[in-house]
Amino acid sequence: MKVGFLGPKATFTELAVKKVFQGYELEPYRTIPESMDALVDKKVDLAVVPVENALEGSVNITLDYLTHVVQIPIVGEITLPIKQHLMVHPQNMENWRDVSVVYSHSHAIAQCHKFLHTHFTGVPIESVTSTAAAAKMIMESPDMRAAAIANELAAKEYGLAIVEKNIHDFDFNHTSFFVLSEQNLDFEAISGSTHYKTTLMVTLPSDQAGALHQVLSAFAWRKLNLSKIESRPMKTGIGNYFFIIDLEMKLDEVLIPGAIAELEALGCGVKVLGSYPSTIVELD
Ligand SMILES: O=C(O)C(=O)C[C@]1(C(=O)O)C=C[C@@H](O)C=C1
Repeated sequence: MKVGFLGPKATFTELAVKKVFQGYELEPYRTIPESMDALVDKKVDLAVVPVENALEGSVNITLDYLTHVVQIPIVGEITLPIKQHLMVHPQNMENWRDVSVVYSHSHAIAQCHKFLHTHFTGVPIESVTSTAAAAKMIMESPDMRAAAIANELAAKEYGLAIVEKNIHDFDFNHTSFFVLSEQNLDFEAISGSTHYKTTLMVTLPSDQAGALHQVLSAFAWRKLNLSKIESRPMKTGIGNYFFIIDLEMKLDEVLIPGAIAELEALGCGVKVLGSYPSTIVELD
């Protein structure tokens, strides 16, 4: 079995993959959409993609690609603690405070806003395809006098020196990753988790007063626990949004199908994006 993920080596996504998929063949891709395309093109059996961070919220490209471009079921979720470190090429270790640019993934940059604002006022902060891509770039160009925000594994992998540890602005920094697959993967057996979530995509009938209230009531009176409701643009016009709703349970035969039938009777469109075990892993 081959797992596609956001590369290069030593991204947070690879850390999440390695925690759960031991002994699988790993295939890094340059971007999140490229990882998902590889799955559609059957170059890999699974793709693991970041979906939500506790400090910065949803990874929009993942949600948008999954709802607008590809049709792949979510078969699992992995949540990983995230520790961001500032690193430089060893030759710039002494004068790291004078770097002329800081590179990282946009989500990692967002998780360290306070730190960057305080210590690198006026210094350009550039976003690249992943934290590990930033680390690799700095290893390849020592004369650039740049720093990267990435994880400890990336510092080791690319021979960089960590000069400030744990620079994320809030202690509780976790990111969740979706496991996507067309195959009937038994993620419960692989992860050992029996905690299930079901993710729905819901579009509302246009111009109907109180439609969202009615949607929520369909879940509320059945005592279905929602852990997330997120709106994303339909990309058809200003003010046109659909909703992504997470339910804290496995797709059953009565309650969730009943709620879906009620929503459809209201004129909503409903698609089940997946019903899957969700696991939390620890760093070594
Ligand atoms: O750049 C990486 O290392 C990634 O795996 C991507 C990503 C993300 O998209 O949120 C994953 C976890 C962290 O929140 C920061 C970056």
